[in-house]
Amino acid sequence: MTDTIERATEDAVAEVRVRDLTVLYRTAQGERPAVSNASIDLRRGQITGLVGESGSGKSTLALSLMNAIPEPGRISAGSVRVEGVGDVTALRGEHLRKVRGAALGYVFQASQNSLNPLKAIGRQLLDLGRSHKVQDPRTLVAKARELADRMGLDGQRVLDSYQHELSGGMRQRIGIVFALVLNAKVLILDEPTTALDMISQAAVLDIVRQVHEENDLATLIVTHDMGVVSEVADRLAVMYGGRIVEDGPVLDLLRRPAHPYTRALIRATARITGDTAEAKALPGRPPDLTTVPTTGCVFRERCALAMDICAETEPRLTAWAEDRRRACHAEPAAVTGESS
Ligand SMILES: Nc1ncnc2c1ncn2[C@@H]1O[C@H](COP(=O)(O)OP(=O)(O)OP(=O)(O)O)[C@@H](O)[C@H]1O
Repeated sequence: MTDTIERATEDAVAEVRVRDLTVLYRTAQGERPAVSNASIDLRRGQITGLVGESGSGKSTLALSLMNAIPEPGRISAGSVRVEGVGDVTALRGEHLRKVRGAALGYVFQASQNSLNPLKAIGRQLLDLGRSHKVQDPRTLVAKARELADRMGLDGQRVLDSYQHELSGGMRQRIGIVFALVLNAKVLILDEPTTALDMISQAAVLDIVRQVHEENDLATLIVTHDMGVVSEVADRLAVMYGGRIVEDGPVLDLLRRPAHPYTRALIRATARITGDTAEAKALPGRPPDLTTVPTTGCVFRERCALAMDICAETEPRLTAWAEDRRRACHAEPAAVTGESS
């Protein structure tokens, strides 16, 4: 599996290499994996959209990239190698804190609530600069102002404001400004536009795309909204039950999804199918940590193509076409509908 990834990334530099990553959370039934054996690259110059229903492990994977899994969760296996930094899962304390922000810019889910209510935004920006030993705070402020302006905010006004003076959508955009302002090469955005209406979502993602291109970043956008991310991402990775079940270039993946879960997700997204009446909700519910199958394929209970082997053996994520991987026992053609 690892070989496949190495070959696929020859022409695009992998800024982040996640290998065989497993993350456990404690439940009443003992420790259970929220992410299981995940391997993925974030390539320089590319936006990767990480999609899947609620509880599929997207945020957990994103948090692992910063070694920020909350206690009593833990990374139990695997590595997250960041170019110029090394394995982030081995970092602790001050070293880890410096890497977060400077090498890895991130906006957490619900980041619109993560600002300090007692300090003006500009002060918080200066605190951020100080904690990362930024030599020239003026340039930092000017850059933040410019980014905020580009996101449709009045940059100066926002820097002078307190959190309670800003709407949820404004705070979300400030979160993105903070993630970008330290010039990190890796940008991780977890549901970056949930507090925004559709038009603002598109505008903010457009700016993210521009800044991403200007700085040749490796960007990960986590979202359950496949429609939104499909318009901005270069690649998609699909998660289900803690597994990456499929990934590949966005257009190819949308055109011929090769995992039954991806196919169902696309069918359920009117924005992609272009037809609200045609959009079919995916029947059943995604598993949680205690209900996810421990043997066989995690998707089999909702899968129209399930076979005997799917209850016995977990399919591995393997290459099946140029730059495409999938974890499914069915023949690719049985899923894509193409003749093999
Ligand atoms: N701190 C925690 N302790 C225990 N279980 C957790 C914790 N955080 C997440 N989980 C569980 O881990 C699984 C994966 O959660 P995660 O938040 O990574 O999924 P997600 O795909 O990001 O979902 P969402 O879109 O709802 O954020 C879920 O079953 C969730 O309930």
